[in-house]
Amino acid sequence: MIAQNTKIPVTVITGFLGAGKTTLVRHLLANAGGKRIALIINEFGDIGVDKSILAGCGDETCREEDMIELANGCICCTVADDFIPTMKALLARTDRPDHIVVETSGLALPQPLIRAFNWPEIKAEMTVDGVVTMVDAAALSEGRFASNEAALAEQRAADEMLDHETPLGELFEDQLIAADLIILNKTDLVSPEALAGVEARIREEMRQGTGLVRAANGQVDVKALLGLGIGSESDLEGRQSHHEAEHGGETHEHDDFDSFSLHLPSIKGRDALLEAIGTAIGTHDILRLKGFAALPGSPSRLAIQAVGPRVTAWFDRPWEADEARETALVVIGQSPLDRIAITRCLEQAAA
Ligand SMILES: Nc1nc2c(ncn2[C@@H]2O[C@H](COP(=O)(O)OP(=O)(O)OP(=O)(O)O)[C@@H](O)[C@H]2O)c(=O)[nH]1
Repeated sequence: MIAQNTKIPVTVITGFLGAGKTTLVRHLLANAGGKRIALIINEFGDIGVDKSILAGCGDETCREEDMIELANGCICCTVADDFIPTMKALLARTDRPDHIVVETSGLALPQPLIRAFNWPEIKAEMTVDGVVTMVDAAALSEGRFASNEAALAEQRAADEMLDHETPLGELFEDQLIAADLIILNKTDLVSPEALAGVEARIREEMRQGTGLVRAANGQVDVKALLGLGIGSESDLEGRQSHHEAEHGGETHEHDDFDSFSLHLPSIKGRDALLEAIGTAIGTHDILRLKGFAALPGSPSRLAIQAVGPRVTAWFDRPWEADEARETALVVIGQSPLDRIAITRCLEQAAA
């Protein structure tokens, strides 16, 4: 029998779209203190934005072959087909990692993933060191995914069958309740008073015994983060998601949300693109938009990140010689997303 202390520890990082999971992973890879880390990245679409952002940011810690992308939908729905085989493949390696970090998509429910660690082949050799939930303090204080009571009351009046909270509110609570540690991130974007209010609200909703730290740009103590030592798969009490509570663990759907990616071979310029993105976000139900842009004549690619109404863009690295220079964006929002109208809007920036 394999002793508990020889199991590979796995840190699960979850949290809503744009909360700062990839930013935390970057920090973690840069400060892993000599640990070799395998990284499982779960995100939307065929563009691989997170992997591209993380590539090369901690080569000693996480080599290219140790970065595994699961882009086939939310990880919680593909546990048997994608996640378990990936973990088994990691276990089959002769050079096993010291630690595994799983970054879920922003729409994933962590519960099915945590339970997967009770599959016999996995449980014998891996343990969940801890579930870390990132929370975007700015989004929460702006009420962006908290249940909007007025809107909800209106919806309820129109639909008597509506017995649950908003999809965003539910997902937020499911991710909170699954946590061993909550990182209240983006503290730089809110006032001390707003932060205190947001923290109080989280403390009301989180499970007893959950830790909470505040952070800006995911700057937390990596040693503590990678050594929570919880064994979360054996401590499932109280982590039940809304879906599990309401449907007894039947498979869930993500049809409240939609995502698509689009490619523009050439664009007019930075301002035109940012204006088109701003307009698309202002007029459609877009929660998250991210990707890279090729500006005419620029040797570097422009990274673009939008979380709610906040859009940022910066040159992150030069284009590589063998890379297609194009603008590629992933758009994620509440269903139904008017893909045609959003595409048309973004194409206003096309040259
Ligand atoms: N001002 C500020 N920006 C932050 C902070 N943390 C992350 N960001 C920015 O927020 C945006 C989204 O961050 P990510 O780390 O990509 O978020 P994520 O949770 O991985 O996003 P998804 O995987 O798409 O769900 C990026 O532009 C980050 O630079 C923070 O603490 N403060």
